[in-house]
Amino acid sequence: MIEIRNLKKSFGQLKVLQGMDASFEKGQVVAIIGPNASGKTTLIKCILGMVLPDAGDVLLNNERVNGEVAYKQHIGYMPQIGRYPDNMKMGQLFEMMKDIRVHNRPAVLDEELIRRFRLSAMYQKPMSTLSGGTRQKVSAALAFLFDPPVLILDEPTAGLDPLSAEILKHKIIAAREAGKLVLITSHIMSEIEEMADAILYIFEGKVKFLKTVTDIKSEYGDEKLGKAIANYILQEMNNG
Ligand SMILES: Nc1ncnc2c1ncn2[C@@H]1O[C@H](COP(=O)(O)OP(=O)(O)OP(=O)(O)O)[C@@H](O)[C@H]1O
Repeated sequence: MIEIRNLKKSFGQLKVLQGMDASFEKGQVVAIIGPNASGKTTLIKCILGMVLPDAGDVLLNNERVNGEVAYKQHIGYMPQIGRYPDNMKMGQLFEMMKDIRVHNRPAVLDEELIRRFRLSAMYQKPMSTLSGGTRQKVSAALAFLFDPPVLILDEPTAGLDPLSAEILKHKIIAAREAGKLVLITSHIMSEIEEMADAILYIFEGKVKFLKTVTDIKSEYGDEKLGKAIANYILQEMNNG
């Protein structure tokens, strides 16, 4: 469904993506993991066309989408930190997003997260006055709003209270069941274990592996995903 081929991106002297290849099929939750500053968000932004790669291709359903605009309507994106116009009220933001989309193409709306997070009770609040967690809820609700076949969620549960995190995890699993492709980044192994079918591990600008959770556990000898990945990293350090 989504494929990246030989993706490269530098910021000045800093080589962040150094030739990455991977492909992701629908009906999967894939967790992108790696150390801080290893390039997870940069990879996501290249897939979204928000960062232009220096080399390589991004393909959606076998078609190159580098730099195009139209394919973005197939992807719901939840950024790590959502930035919204300060003076706009939350209700206005949702209405504006719906207007833009419906104007372009009739859309199926999925307002489940607006309901479950009880966001409409806060529609009169200016975006600048919202708490960090509430902002996250708005970002999540917007990502799912147009029922896209692909969701890209950058640390989706960071800053959410436990109940809200459960609601979002449930939504992510339901999206997978509905045949969508979900790419998430997270540093919380227990959470990845609950949701992910496969792990893309990136390190120093390269894809170290893209494997199913089941294979990782059996290959790296632990029932717990976090320990299995730690075993892999230690093994690599000893080999290197
Ligand atoms: N626009 C930019 N200009 C310059 N450097 C950038 C830019 N965007 C990212 N970087 C750098 O690229 C590297 C990778 O950043 P990125 O945000 O992709 O990491 P990450 O793996 O998502 O990190 P984290 O786990 O901390 O969220 C970092 O060193 C970052 O400072």
